[in-house]
Amino acid sequence: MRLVTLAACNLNQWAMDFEGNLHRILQSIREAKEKGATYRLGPELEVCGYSCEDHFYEEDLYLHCWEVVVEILKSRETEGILVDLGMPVSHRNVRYNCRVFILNGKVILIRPKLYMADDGNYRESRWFAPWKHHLEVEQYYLPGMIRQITGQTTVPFGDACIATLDTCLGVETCEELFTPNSPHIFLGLNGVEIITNGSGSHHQLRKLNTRLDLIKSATSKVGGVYLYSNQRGCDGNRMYFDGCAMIVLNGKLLAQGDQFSLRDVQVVTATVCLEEIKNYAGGSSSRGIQAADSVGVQRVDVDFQLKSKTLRVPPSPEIQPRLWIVEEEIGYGPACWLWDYLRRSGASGYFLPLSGGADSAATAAIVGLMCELVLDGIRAGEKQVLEDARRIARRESDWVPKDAKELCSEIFFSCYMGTVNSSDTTKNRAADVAADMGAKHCAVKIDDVVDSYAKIFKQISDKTIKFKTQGGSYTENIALQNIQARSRMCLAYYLAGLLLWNEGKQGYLLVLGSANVDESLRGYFTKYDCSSADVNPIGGIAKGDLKKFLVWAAKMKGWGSLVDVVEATPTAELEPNTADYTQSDEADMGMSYVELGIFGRLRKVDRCGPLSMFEKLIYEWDHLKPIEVAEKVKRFFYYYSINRHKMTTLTPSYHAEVYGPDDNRFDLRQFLYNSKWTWQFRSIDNMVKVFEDEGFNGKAQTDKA
Ligand SMILES: Nc1ncnc2c1ncn2[C@@H]1O[C@H](COP(=O)(O)OP(=O)(O)OC[C@H]2O[C@@H]([n+]3cccc(C(=O)O)c3)[C@H](O)[C@@H]2O)[C@@H](O)[C@H]1O
Ligand SMILES: Nc1ncnc2c1ncn2[C@@H]1O[C@H](COP(=O)(O)OP(=O)(O)OP(=O)(O)O)[C@@H](O)[C@H]1O
Ligand SMILES: NC(=O)CC[C@H](N)C(=O)O
Repeated sequence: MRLVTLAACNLNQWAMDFEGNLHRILQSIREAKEKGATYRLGPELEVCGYSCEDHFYEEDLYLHCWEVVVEILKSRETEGILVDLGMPVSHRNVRYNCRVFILNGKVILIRPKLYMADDGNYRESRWFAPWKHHLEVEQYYLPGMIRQITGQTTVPFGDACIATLDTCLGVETCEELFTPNSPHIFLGLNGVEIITNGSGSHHQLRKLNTRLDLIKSATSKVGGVYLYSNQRGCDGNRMYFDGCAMIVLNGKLLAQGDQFSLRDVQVVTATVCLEEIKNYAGGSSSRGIQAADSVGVQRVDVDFQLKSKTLRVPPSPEIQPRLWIVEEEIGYGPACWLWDYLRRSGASGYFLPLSGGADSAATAAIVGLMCELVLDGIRAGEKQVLEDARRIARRESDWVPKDAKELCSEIFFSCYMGTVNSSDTTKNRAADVAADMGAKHCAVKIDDVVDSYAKIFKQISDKTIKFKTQGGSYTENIALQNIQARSRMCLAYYLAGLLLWNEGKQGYLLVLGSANVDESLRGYFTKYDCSSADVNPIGGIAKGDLKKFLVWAAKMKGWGSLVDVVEATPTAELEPNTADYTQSDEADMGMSYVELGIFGRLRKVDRCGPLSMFEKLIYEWDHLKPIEVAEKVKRFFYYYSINRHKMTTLTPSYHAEVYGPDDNRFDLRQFLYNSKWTWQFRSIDNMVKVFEDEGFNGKAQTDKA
């Protein structure tokens, strides 16, 4: 019986932080060895951090990566363990995204990535070339600093696997798992028994299921062990890498790391019996037919066995995966991201303009969850988490917060900024939400600031600006609303700079924004109002999902104030109420949040232009006539296009969803449109005529006829 213990890691690496990254890599190797592992897999590009982006153009980066390898080799931590590092390597002046294998103080193989990730947020081909020589290997000339330590001159570089004395191990890097013709297929058919995947994969709602399904299906088809390692945390950008290292054997999950956690280093291990792989793979005769016909994969032989020295550690049993519901993903992903952002930014807390509405309440709840996670970390003995909490809160070196609320009161500040148009209902709701989280809250009136603008305008005009309800024009009405919203933004930064000073503390607060996907897409917000902030945890999440999150948080965390928030009609409270008029978001927008969510998905996920959006909706919205569907689609595209410019200045926000409108990275589209869409809208009009001529009057009406 040959048992092997294998380790996969979640590391909270930080792009360009070579010092911290080295420290975490060494810690993970030590932990893997302590757990009896003879192989340790790290995340993609872990040495420099995944999101170095255009730093990958810099030769310095490649130098520093090798310097980190020197330190790893010098540490002698690689004795008795095969270390699989993620690192960029320049070979013959071509940059590759590689796995670097180190064993007993020697570099034994460098394996470049074959298929780059370029969809959505990814741009790997901008910096790296894919390795084009399928199953071929060249010699890589090691840098002098490595030669001096290892005595080696060259090392195999290319599409090869590693043959130990007892098994064979091959590589598939992140995106390669997602491609139709994944390497695990030819590797598995070629007798490779252990497939390793070091990833840099960011969180997106419901994505873990996809990863798990792909890995399970890979190993249930070809057999073998699949190790998945991933980066975790905010490594300096809008994405949260969600860890969740996994080890799967023959389609069965044996180990799973945390998806949402503040631990910097997590090593999961599983012990597998090599005979089980042989039995499984060899037992399938149809696999055997294909395997007998497969092309050989190059092997790099190493005089080392992965087999455990002891039989006392039993094979790992199958476990059930921990999959989170969407509401939890919405809460915990951004909460972890906010913590990393805070501890890495040098700021001493967050400031939130809290309106009593759903969006800012959801943002407050996410900060509340962040504080709970910090407390969990402290209670679990995570030294780094406690050290960070003390530093951020600027507290004494022996301070330990007794609960999440105490921590919150040190690092989370909120303010309700009322005008004559605000109500006591929203003011009280905001105070209740802050109290539930434990935030330090205040309420102020900002009418003096708003009125001063009207006074200044008097210096250049005799005209009095009036709201619509007072007989004013659209232009006056918008101007009067926008100045309230924009004054709040200035005040937010003013308070974020002063509130700690007021407490006798040093430092500054980061301003949180809370505009959601839907209002961004429709442009239903004031440019440079409180949607302009330092960071926004909910900018990638739709209103409907946020409401579900609030309901979940109210129930699971006992934050009762959130129930009132969800039940309230969304309103900006920027116009005066009259006997027959109360401002409401959906009336203002000319569409409902539900409709907006549908438009958003069709535009981004289903890649619909105006015509195909109309053609899809005409059958889905069968309660409407073709002309009514056409009007709704046209209205959406009109508002989307006149407001697209607002996306260019959107606050950096957590990437969460496939329908994100983030112009800076995820949704690359122009921001100056012909908002008349003449050609496209004419095509819609023509289709309306076709439907009408056929007597199609909305399915419901047509069926009745
Ligand atoms: N093509 C273009 N490229 C670049 N910039 C462009 C531009 N067109 C206009 N602009 C600029 O944008 C400005 C217009 O944008 P902006 O100032 O935001 O004003 P605008 O979009 O006209 O009005 C704000 C909208 O948000 C609504 N609102 C206000 C406050 C709160 C809420 C809520 O969410 O509850 C909603 C309000 O009812 C209104 O529909 C122009 O004055 C100009 O400066
Ligand atoms: N009275 C207020 N006091 C404090 N902040 C406010 C107030 N009104 C608006 N804000 C801030 O401005 C942001 C945008 O305002 P807007 O009226 O567009 O609200 P919203 O996007 O519907 O969000 P919410 O659901 O939080 O009200 C809010 O999320 C909030 O951060
Ligand atoms: N770094 C990668 O190759 C990541 C791409 C992959 N599709 C993912 O999101 O997990």
